[in-house]
Amino acid sequence: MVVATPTPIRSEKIREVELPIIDLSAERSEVSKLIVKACEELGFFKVINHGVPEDVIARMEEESFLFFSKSGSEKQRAGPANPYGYGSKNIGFNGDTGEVEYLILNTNFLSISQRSKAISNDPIKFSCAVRDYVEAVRIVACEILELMAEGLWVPDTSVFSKLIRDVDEDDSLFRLNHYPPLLLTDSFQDSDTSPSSFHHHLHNHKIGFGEHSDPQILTILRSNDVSGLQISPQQGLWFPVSPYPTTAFCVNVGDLLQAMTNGRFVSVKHRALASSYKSRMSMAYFGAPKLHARITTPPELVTQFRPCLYRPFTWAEYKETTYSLRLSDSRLNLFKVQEGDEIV
Ligand SMILES: C=C1C[C@]23C[C@@]1(O)CC[C@H]2[C@@]12CC[C@H](O)[C@@](C)(C(=O)O1)[C@H]2[C@@H]3C(=O)O
Ligand SMILES: O=C(O)CCC(=O)C(=O)O
Ligand SMILES: [Fe+2]
Repeated sequence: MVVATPTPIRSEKIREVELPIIDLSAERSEVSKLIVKACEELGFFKVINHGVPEDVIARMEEESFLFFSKSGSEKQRAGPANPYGYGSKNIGFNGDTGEVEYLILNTNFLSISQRSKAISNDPIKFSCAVRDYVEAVRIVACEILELMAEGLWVPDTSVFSKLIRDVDEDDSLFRLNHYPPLLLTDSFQDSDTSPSSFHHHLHNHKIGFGEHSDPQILTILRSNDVSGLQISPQQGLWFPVSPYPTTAFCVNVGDLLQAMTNGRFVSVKHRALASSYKSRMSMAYFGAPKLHARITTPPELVTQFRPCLYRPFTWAEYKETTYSLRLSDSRLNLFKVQEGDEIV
């Protein structure tokens, strides 16, 4: 049976909030403090002066636009998203749906170039755009992970970044999302517009990508100038995230980073709404370690007053659990230390 969203929509509160905008070119110790604060409070922040060249972003945005402009049957040539490929309206394997179409790629260059033949009319141009974008964004992700370790006073400052440094070994993902304007979709035309309805409440918006947390270490998201992203630091409370400044990347803590920081950083649930007026496009890099990497908490983050919250596990184990569950499920709870567990 497909169950609807877990929070009754009518009890939701929508409140404006500005995510911290962190200038990565500012003084290092200040930057690391601001990042730690943002990760503890909201799990989300934006970065500017990140060093990713504009043309690298523009080339990737153009490829994304070209892909989503194709006909349905052409897009389907990219293969079903299991887990890499093209998907439309269905998210994952367990009955989640939304007003979104997407393309999920592995970040390994060989895998991208093999797939690009089925994705683009100019496969070399497409695969080079993805390679250059992913490479540049991965460097930013590593830099942010090092700043986080510094801000947390962990002596091995590469403790998090080393997990995603090797592009050929890790299990990182790259995802392109497109939320088409709802007036163009059948589902919007025949939607229930009664005052009490879910659609009325969302004011010409529908769920594009439902409530979830990102299972990996860190996500680096880029979108066009159309709003839609919302974050939920507390159940039932939603903060819309402005798409401005469009030069910024939006960064968020994933479940693995919450575990590795012993719960100091929060992997916050978020969702994206599709609007009736304009297409939202987003591109997300999800930094993940290699499958057999062991996820543990550095000893400096475990104290008598902050005992170890999560048992050690591998990314393969966590990923398997993730894919067996629904989009909105809180999977990290299943990895909490139980009374009597011995941590080695
Ligand atoms: C319903 C699902 C889709 C998802 C895998 C899952 O079983 C639960 C997590 C979902 C998510 C969210 C973040 C990323 O977009 C994603 C690629 C991921 O790693 O976990 C998606 C998965 C997906 O769309 O396949
Ligand atoms: O499109 C967005 O803004 C959010 C996408 C997202 O959360 C995801 O791809 O995991
Ligand atoms: Fe997400």
